[in-house]
Amino acid sequence: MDTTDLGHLGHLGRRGLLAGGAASFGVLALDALEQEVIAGTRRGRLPREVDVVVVGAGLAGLVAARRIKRAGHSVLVVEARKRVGGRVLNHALPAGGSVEAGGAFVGPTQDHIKRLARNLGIATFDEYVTGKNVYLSSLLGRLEFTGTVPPDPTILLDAALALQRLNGFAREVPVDAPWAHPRAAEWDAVTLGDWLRRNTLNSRGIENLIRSWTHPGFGADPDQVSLLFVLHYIACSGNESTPGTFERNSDTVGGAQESRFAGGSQRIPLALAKRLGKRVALGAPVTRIEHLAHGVRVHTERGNVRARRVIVAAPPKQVLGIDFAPGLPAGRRALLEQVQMGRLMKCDAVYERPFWRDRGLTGFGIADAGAVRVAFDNHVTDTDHGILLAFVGGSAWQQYGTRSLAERRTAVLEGFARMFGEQALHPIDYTEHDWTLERWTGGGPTAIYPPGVLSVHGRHIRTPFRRVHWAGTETSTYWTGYMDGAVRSGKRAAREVIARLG
Ligand SMILES: Cc1cc2nc3c(=O)[nH]c(=O)nc-3n(C[C@H](O)[C@H](O)[C@H](O)COP(=O)(O)OP(=O)(O)OC[C@H]3O[C@@H](n4cnc5c(N)ncnc54)[C@H](O)[C@@H]3O)c2cc1C
Repeated sequence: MDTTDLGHLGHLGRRGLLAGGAASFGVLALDALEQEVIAGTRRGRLPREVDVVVVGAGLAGLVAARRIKRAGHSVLVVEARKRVGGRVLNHALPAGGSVEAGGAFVGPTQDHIKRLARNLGIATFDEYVTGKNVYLSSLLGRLEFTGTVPPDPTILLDAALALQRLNGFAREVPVDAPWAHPRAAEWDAVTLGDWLRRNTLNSRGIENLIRSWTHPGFGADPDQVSLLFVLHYIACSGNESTPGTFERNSDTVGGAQESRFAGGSQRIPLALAKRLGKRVALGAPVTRIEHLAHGVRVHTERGNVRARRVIVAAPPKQVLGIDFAPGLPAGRRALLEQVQMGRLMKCDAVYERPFWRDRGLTGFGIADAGAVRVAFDNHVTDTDHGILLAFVGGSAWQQYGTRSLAERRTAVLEGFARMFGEQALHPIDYTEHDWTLERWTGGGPTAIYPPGVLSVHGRHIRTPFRRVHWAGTETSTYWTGYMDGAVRSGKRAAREVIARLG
């Protein structure tokens, strides 16, 4: 287990849980599976030569490797961490069961991740949606509501019109080439925040509301993301037969938060890695990728491997840490330098029971202030305990992510209490995971584009560089930023490589 991955698990790491005797079956099952997978990976020297090296054992890299193996080629996945899964990570709870510290929710049109899970024998279960949602407004106080948009008369009309227009623009944006849209430069010159201020009456109210979408979705505020990037993101929230919409991206029922994987999403990369066995090498950060006369040499901290082709499936900013010889083309380098990673942490409070359900509440809430701008019922299938999840992202992360754990825990529990009642102040466990502290991810949930990057440099996102191909959710044309996008990108990169290997 890589101890660098355990620093953010609230008051106890996984080892601590086991050593402290608090191990429930859930903890042991998860830990045992992960240990089994790690034990099955490559030990000792790396092979001298393979057909393809894949950099990164997240979903994208593992899916690509599986395809290459199935096509009859030799493959080695080299992963910096001492675990697999990247941004997909389970966190075992002392009270039993495990929650996802990273990618978790799936929904309609995310066909690739769902099919993969089904083939691996991993079921989905639905998010709890019975009852009413809660809206906390600095102006109106606490409101209970059903549906997506809270019944706030100061923003309702604005919100409806703005979403209609954003959906309309997004429908025109080509998912594989947003930079090619005739208005790409215009839309990329402004942020989502700029656009909202120019196009709504109560822009402050709308901006506050839309933060409950941009914080979990981008780990950012409306002023940090280009309008073109947001339109592309909405366009990508669909599939080849179903155009993307804001609602499919943001909703629970019928949207990207509709369901989760039984036992936690990390079971998917673990199952993939188990099948790849010694074709995965952990603790092997790639430091240099060198083109040779007839191939590529990949330098890792565990030794060097020659390959005919390489797939780099690391998050965009992490690619900058690899020394390419010859150097990356200027356009690609500019792209990687100018995108940013979002800032996001997930905070979970565990309760004896999901007490909010007794009051007819779903556990979903949004607020225009405080640490909890958006909350979900985060129940799991292997325990009856109630779990509330807060996404603390963007400016909320800046305000609360930098405080002490104790201060943040108090702020998060108070946020839950304002939404769901005083009982929220007394959890039996509290855990959190800050992705900005992750050495090999650098933030989350995805890379974000400030103005002026996507229209100018976006075209380099998937273009192979000699014998190097690119995967990772950020390179996907549908559900970019999501687990589905990661799976899609792994398949696409594998196709590119297999076609060239002959
Ligand atoms: C807090 C959070 C919440 C999220 N929620 C959702 C959600 O509900 N639904 C959803 O679909 N998605 C969600 N996501 C996004 C989803 O997790 C990602 O889109 C997806 O997991 C990305 O997979 P990937 O393989 O492209 O990249 P990663 O998972 O980042 O994998 C890249 C791998 O490359 C490795 N690496 C990096 N540099 C090097 C190097 N130099 N050498 C070797 N290896 C290297 C990394 O260690 C990592 O294992 C969330 C993400 C976060 C962080």
